[in-house]
Amino acid sequence: MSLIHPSILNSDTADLAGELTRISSADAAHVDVMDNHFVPNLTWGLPVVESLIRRNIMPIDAHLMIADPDRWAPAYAEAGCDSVTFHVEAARAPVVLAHNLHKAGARVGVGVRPGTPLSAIEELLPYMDMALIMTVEPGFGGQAFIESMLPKIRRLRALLNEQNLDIQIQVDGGVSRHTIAQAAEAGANVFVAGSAVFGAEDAAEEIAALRKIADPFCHC
Ligand SMILES: O=C(CO)[C@@H](O)[C@H](O)COP(=O)(O)O
Ligand SMILES: [Fe+2]
Repeated sequence: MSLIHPSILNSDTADLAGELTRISSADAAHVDVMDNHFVPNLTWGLPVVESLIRRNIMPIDAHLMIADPDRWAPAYAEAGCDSVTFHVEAARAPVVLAHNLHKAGARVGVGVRPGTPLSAIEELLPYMDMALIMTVEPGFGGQAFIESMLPKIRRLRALLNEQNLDIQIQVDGGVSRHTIAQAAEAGANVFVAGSAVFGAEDAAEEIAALRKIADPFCHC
């Protein structure tokens, strides 16, 4: 089954617990942590994430767009995030970091910006549970899906097949009813959708619709 992770970035952030309840039929809530250094935007940090975890509504998929994840990311795993994704462009010792995140009980993802080549993460893949291909420049919700990322997703899927690695491919940015089929066909199986889900009248219906479009292509 394709996994749908709605991003709460463009939700009603004054009522995050209520917004998680709206999307609780999804597989996890994608929580974008931005520090105004790695990206030119600021969201929330550990206290907000901890408080969402305490509500125990659904698994939390933390997407850390922060500088120095080697220092800050383990606390998100210790807090109980289901998965913690850091960016390869920001990490100093990604394999050690992955080990520390696993030790703290989280699944681990490594993300790449649109301009970062796959070669930057190729050697890290055996240590990961998920690779995140950004399909927008990280920092903001509501941007258009960058179609030129499709060959990158396809190459990553081929690489995983060649190396017999069973890790997830997450796509994030501009995922909607109009773009999810292409991403799924190229090889992605975890889909982050922010504005598509929170901009819909019925979030649960949108989640179901996205799943239904992606499932026939599923690399599950
Ligand atoms: O990480 C990010 C942006 O940096 C994403 O998670 C976006 O928040 C997804 O939002 P949409 O593009 O689906 O509106
Ligand atoms: Fe994200």
